[in-house]
Amino acid sequence: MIEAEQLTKSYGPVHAVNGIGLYLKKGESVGLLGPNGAGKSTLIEMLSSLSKPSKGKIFLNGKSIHSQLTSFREKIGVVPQDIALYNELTARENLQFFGKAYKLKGDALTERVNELLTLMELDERKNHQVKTFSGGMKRRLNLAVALIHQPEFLILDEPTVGIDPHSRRHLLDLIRKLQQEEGKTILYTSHYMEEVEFLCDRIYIMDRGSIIASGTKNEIKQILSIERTYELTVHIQKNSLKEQLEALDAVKSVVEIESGYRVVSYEKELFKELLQAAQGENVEVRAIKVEEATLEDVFLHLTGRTLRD
Ligand SMILES: Nc1ncnc2c1ncn2[C@@H]1O[C@H](COP(=O)(O)OP(=O)(O)OP(=O)(O)O)[C@@H](O)[C@H]1O
Repeated sequence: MIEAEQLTKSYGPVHAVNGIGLYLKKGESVGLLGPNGAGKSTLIEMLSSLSKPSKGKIFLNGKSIHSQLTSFREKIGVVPQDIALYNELTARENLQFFGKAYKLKGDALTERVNELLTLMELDERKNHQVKTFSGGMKRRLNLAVALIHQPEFLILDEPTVGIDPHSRRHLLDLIRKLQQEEGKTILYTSHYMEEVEFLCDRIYIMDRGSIIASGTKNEIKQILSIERTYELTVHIQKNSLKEQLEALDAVKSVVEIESGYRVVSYEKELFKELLQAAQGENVEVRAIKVEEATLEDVFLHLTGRTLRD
């Protein structure tokens, strides 16, 4: 288990990370979500021991990581935001190079390199120079490099930046496999809500150097559970119906949409009232859709800004 207490990193007067506490339990997949400049990379640099906190402590199984740096570094693999590969070398040569840096050699090195090339589905291109690779292939090789020494913890800093949706999905599937089939503990940083929703059991939301919310996906969505959005599709739109809907006690707002209304309510069960209001106006209801809150909604609710501001 990795735990951080009161982590702070200051650059002069700027607190890039400001008093953060978090933990990572063995085998779980945790998301760190925040907009550009929130402090995610700074936090990750400290958690992966690449930079020292200005204040605060990081523990591995109850002991400060700075008192056991070598063994800590053997247990973590970091996928940096920028691709760190040698373009002139082939995929296999890159993995061999990084493997040697971890003192792997001989058959053990060859075996590990082959295993990773297969796992990352790079077998067919293993003897090609990295400079000929697509963005998605480079990202997969970057991930393989972080795994060369069989780390227990895998820390990923926005690993899907700059790749197309298909390659992104492929990479996300591979990361999920690493957690579910190989039992890796994962800290996944992103400003893409859908990636974190797909991969992570637990989430920290970060903004301006601080954690502004944390919990399981459901716990975080509970922040908005008092609000529900209903989409009402009707055969005809009438101003009088809109007024009726607005007049309902639990209704916060009604907006006209293409073939109906979007109704935001404090009530969890508004179906009956919506149908009655429509019936009263002789309007046929074709469909009612209830929208669940997304993590994007949660962020907007907490900060008043969208994630990609
Ligand atoms: N070496 C540095 N010197 C001065 N300020 C820095 C330094 N590194 C980061 N910062 C500042 O700290 C804040 C957090 O930056 P950081 O890169 O950690 O954010 P981020 O959440 O990772 O953003 P992104 O999603 O764009 O990578 C920013 O305001 C940034 O300008």
